[in-house]
Amino acid sequence: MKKKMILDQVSFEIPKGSITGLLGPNGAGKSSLLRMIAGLSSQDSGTVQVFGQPAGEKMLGKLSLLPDRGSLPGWLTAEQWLSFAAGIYPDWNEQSAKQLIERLKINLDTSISAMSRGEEARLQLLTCLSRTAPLIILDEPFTGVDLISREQIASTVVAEMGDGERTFLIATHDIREMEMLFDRLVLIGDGQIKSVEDVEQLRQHGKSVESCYREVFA
Ligand SMILES: Nc1ncnc2c1ncn2[C@@H]1O[C@H](COP(=O)(O)OP(=O)(O)OP(=O)(O)O)[C@@H](O)[C@H]1O
Repeated sequence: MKKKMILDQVSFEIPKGSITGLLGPNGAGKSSLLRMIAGLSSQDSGTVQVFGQPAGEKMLGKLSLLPDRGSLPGWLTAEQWLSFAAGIYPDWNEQSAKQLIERLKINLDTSISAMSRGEEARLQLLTCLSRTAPLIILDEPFTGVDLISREQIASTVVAEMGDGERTFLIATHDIREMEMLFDRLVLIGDGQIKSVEDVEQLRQHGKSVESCYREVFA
């Protein structure tokens, strides 16, 4: 069977402590790229490094991934799931988890199968952020999430950035909600990097994240 090229000539760096938006149309290769960075799939050529080390199994403890289309075990309640997660992640921080339960308004007694898409998305984010891993990769954290919850998620990301120790890489189509959060953009289309932008510099040139996106992809 003929192989399809999904990513080609992709080269960029993510500064430590930044919030980088990975933006691009459907099928651009965002999820494929994030899976490679997370070490869940491998490339035929080239290198992916996470904190200066090759991406892969050994780096899994350094990053926390919210996958697209991920699903949590529906037969557990949120409380049971969080207790399980606390046991499987060595870097689980119980205090962060408690704060995020409040902030993201998680109902601990609800069974996951009875949660709406948005409620499950918030629980997924909580799971991801309750770890102390320095790199957080969020693949479309807003899918099916209502406006207020999107704002809650965005402000949670900002709160998590407080000490500048964490680095976020976020693939999203919800550019408006995230406009004020990103300090760097990686624009990807047809499996290739179209542009890498410093958001501060964009603003100095009178541009917004949205206008930059339109310029590159319209
Ligand atoms: N498991 C797979 N097998 C074969 N092709 C795949 C697979 N997963 C993705 N692709 C292809 O790779 C390309 C990039 O897909 P990817 O999911 O990375 O895009 P994306 O930018 O995340 O898109 P979206 O915004 O729609 O989520 C698409 O053409 C898709 O058809």
